[in-house]
Amino acid sequence: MNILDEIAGRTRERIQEEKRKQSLLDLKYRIREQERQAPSFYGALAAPGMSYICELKKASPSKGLIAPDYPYVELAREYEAAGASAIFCLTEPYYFQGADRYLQEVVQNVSIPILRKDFTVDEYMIYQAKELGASAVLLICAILEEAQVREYRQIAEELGLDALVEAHDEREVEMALNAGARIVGVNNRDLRTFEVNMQNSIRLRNMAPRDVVFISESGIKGFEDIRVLYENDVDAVLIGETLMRSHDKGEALRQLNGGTLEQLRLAV
Ligand SMILES: O=C(O)c1ccccc1NCC(=O)[C@H](O)[C@H](O)COP(=O)(O)O
Repeated sequence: MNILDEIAGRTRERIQEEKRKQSLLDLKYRIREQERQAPSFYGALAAPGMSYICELKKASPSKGLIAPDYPYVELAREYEAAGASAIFCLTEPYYFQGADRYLQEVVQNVSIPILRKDFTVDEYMIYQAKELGASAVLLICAILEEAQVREYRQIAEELGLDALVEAHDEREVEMALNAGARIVGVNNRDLRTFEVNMQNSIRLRNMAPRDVVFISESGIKGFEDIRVLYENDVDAVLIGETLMRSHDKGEALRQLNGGTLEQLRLAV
């Protein structure tokens, strides 16, 4: 069994436990009382130029513990001040040491959109994301059927959330587009082997029409990576480890952007 299937299986068990504490019906009822409308994830990334999505990630299966101290609210504020367009916040607890409360607190402390980064395997998780205040959810093609991607995307959109559909190869990009994705993320990391290849998102870029927001994910380390992705019409980049390991997030983002805050549109 590969790591993705293992995480998906563990997530199904976790969600069954959570449903025993609060049923889907109760969750839906609570959401109806919610007044706050989260900022648009799609809107934040659709602006011209390169958008930066910064990840809040304490640990990962491929890298182990990345951030022993994990002041997630402070980090989110630093990302926002440095010009990030959006944030990915890990909530998966067993493999990434994430938590729902991290997302809940971050949402209350920044105004840019936050995606709940978890391994969506049940519609329940989309209602949870809404309750937590997220702007978007992640749908990973490798652990879902095309019909599920379509159904979960529709549920998310009915709740006013965006769905980022993540793919790794031609078949999965096709699946994402068939399922009606408006936001496609291509992971440069093969989640079965952890091998990273930046050419992966460049190679698949032209499969998606221009009105689909196209994100390159994983393994982005410096300006040269960003420049090549930008020249190949990538709309946004997702950066995790490089930023999590840097001491000055503003300076790290400036360096990624080529030493300036203007070129490539990293907003101040
Ligand atoms: O990175 C892993 O170990 C991993 C394992 C299983 C599922 C997902 C995994 N990572 C998620 C990601 O792809 C990255 O967190 C994200 O794209 C950012 O990557 P990076 O900038 O390289 O930290």
